[in-house]
Amino acid sequence: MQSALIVGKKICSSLLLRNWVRPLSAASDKLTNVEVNDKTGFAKLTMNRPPVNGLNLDLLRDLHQSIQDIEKNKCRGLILTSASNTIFSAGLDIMEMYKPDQERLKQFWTALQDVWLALYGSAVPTAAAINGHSPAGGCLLAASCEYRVMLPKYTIGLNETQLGIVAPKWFMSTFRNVLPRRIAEQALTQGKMFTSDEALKIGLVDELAATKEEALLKCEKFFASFAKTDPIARYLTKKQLRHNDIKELLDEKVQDVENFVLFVNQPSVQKGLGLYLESLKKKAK
Ligand SMILES: CCCCCCCCCC/C=C\CC(=O)SCCNC(=O)CCNC(=O)[C@H](O)C(C)(C)COP(=O)(O)OP(=O)(O)OC[C@H]1O[C@@H](n2cnc3c(N)ncnc32)[C@H](O)[C@@H]1OP(=O)(O)O
Repeated sequence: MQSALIVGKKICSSLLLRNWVRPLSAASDKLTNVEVNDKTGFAKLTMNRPPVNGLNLDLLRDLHQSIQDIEKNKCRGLILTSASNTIFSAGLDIMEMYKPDQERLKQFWTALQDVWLALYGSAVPTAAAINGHSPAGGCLLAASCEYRVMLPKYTIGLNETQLGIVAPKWFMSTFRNVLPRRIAEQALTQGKMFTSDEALKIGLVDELAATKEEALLKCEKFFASFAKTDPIARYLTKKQLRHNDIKELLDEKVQDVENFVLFVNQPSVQKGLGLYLESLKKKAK
């Protein structure tokens, strides 16, 4: 595992502290970073895979581990954000799907399922400080949280149909959990990317913030709104509301991997992914 965990002393007993500290790798290797505010108990989970936080197998596994750690240590909130100044996450790393190793491809999709199950179903209150562009898989992560604060002048959305891809059911359920059904249907069928202002208007994000610091504060304010609620009652309510979406994936988890593998391996899909990668690289030149 390549994530680093920094824990405030006040909220963690030495036993917890021992549980939390995982071997630290060299700074340049860290893909996620968790910092816990010792006064509030809120955890900041930062994705750090330059240049665009492309969700590859390693980052997904790291995210999963970090979410589980935050959960186990009973933090009072999880804020997902990015170390980049302009990108929250570019979504799935297309390199994982282009000319893939078949075993790794399965592991990759399973890791994405596991991150979604952990984040969408988290007992800990969750929020995303969206400090950059957030297409596709990036949007999925943000939308899986309970609250979203976005910086201006970026874009967010599930753009799969624009890439010739059908988003899996659980991507769609996540959107439907956030957006009115008709807006979700339009956004998903059009593969629309929304500007920050548009995202606020339709309710895809809850607030805008001028800076990352302000976004983090607004996420913390959201967590503080639960100060007078019972944490168990809060969680059980969330769990029931999200139960069907989660059950649907759990019931079809293996089949979902098979569908994905079948889909990705189609020659037309491989051709499309190759062309898309090329267009991204040309753009970068
Ligand atoms: C019936 C059901 C069956 C089931 C079927 C399941 C099908 C699969 C479903 C899941 C599908 C999709 C989910 C996804 O997440 S796919 C990924 C979608 N993401 C995107 O389209 C975003 C693409 N990237 C961008 O738009 C831009 O890069 C950016 C994020 C806005 C950032 O712009 P920028 O100008 O700051 O940076 P840029 O120069 O473009 O990029 C820098 C380098 O990073 C490379 N890169 C960017 N995005 C990706 C990516 N997603 N994967 C891999 N690599 C990426 C880019 O090529 C540059 O590389 P280099 O420096 O030139 O080498």
